[in-house]
Amino acid sequence: MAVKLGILGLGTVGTGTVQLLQDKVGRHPLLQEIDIYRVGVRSLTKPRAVELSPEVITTDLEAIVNDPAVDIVVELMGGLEPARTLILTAINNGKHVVTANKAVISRFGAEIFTSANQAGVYVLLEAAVGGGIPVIQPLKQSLSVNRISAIMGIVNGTTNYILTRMQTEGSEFDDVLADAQRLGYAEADPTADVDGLDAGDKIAILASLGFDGRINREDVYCEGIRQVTKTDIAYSAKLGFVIKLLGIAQHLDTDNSQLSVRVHPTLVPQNHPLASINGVYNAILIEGEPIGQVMLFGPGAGAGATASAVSSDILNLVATLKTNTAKPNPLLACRHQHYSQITPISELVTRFYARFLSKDQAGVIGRLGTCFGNYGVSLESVVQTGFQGELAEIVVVTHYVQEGDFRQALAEIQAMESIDSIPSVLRVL
Ligand SMILES: NC(=O)C1=CN([C@@H]2O[C@H](COP(=O)(O)OP(=O)(O)OC[C@H]3O[C@@H](n4cnc5c(N)ncnc54)[C@H](OP(=O)(O)O)[C@@H]3O)[C@@H](O)[C@H]2O)C=CC1
Ligand SMILES: N[C@@H](CC=O)C(=O)O
Ligand code: NA
Repeated sequence: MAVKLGILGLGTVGTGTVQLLQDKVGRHPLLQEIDIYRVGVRSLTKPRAVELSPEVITTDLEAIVNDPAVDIVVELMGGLEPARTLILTAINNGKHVVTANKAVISRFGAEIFTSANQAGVYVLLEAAVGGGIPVIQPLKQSLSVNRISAIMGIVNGTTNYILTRMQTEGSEFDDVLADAQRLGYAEADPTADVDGLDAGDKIAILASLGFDGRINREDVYCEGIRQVTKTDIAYSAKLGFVIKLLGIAQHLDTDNSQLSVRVHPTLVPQNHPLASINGVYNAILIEGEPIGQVMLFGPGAGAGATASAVSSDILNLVATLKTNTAKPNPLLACRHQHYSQITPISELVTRFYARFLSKDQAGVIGRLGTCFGNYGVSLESVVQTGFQGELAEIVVVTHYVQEGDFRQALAEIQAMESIDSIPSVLRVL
């Protein structure tokens, strides 16, 4: 008998998934075993790019998750509510769940996975991170025997698309964002992309898988790309860097007691593997023992790419249902219950790039250097290249320093009479 899907949402990802599942020729034969039984939407009158018979489409999403005939609920609607409640209801009704919703998983994962384990069902989420890139399954399965020390990557397609076009075309932020929305990359509310929150959700999920503990989403430091300007992109290029929004989860010490999980725009050396990942592409660099470095690369957003990830999870569940094993598969289920302790951003040790606008007075660079020195901040390079009107522009790159010390020095510098402003402060990989 065919496995019946109840799909919640028929937007960018929902439409891509239905198209893929309907177009079976040349794909895995298990697709023949799938029946798109119900699809839940908000509006019945909206034009759709897929053909579904009228009895399949409904606005009653609760009826889908409560329908005994539905085997797998595929949540592709986004947002926190009613997505969370519908997922929990489906689980409590004994249905497996596939979701692309990183926002709901990163915030309510503990509740959702605990319920799923109790109900003996799976919640699979390959599409939630890296769009079409297989990264959840590799972390749960193929790489799971490694001791992971770092996961870092470009995990938001919208911001990478924006930064790439700002860099290559000198385009304005707002124009490029509109294009990313038109192409279906951005979230319904693109502030989640631009302010680093979407990447924060994703790195929280990856950290939880790689470092084997739940992550409190509130502990993940998130900074977006609004403050990144064409000027900083140009200075970075001169200094040998490109600016990327990175999600980073890493042990900060050798005894693995300190875990940092964060998102921020980062100056990445031009010869680093992540520096050449452009446009909507995402890449995730995983470091583990004994494997060393693995980089997973591919399209991070968009209908077809994300549908590939969603459909692979559906196929995994169809195979599970068809083999009818009574015991849960520990490589598919969530297996940890404790929360990881996250180190505050003030304790991070990193390099910084900072741009200052100063009155063109003698000795300003010396006073900057002295103030930094008082807080143990040593400078790798200092450049005074340009002027903005009457103000001289000074750019510094520091050696490794504890963030808290660097911020104290900045506060003191900000108060100097000769300093007009500090328009940008960015971390350097
Ligand atoms: N877009 C992408 O590239 C990617 C998206 N994702 C994730 O996939 C999920 C879906 O994203 P996307 O397809 O872009 O979103 P869209 O906004 O394009 O689609 C959302 C769909 O859900 C339906 N919907 C939303 N809220 C409700 C509600 N309260 N009741 C009934 N139906 C509802 C909408 O119905 P209607 O059509 O009637 O308005 C629409 O069909 C999100 O969690 C997103 O983060 C993950 C990876 C990539
Ligand atoms: N808005 C997200 C979509 C995929 O998760 C992105 O731009 O990466
Ligand atoms: Na993925």
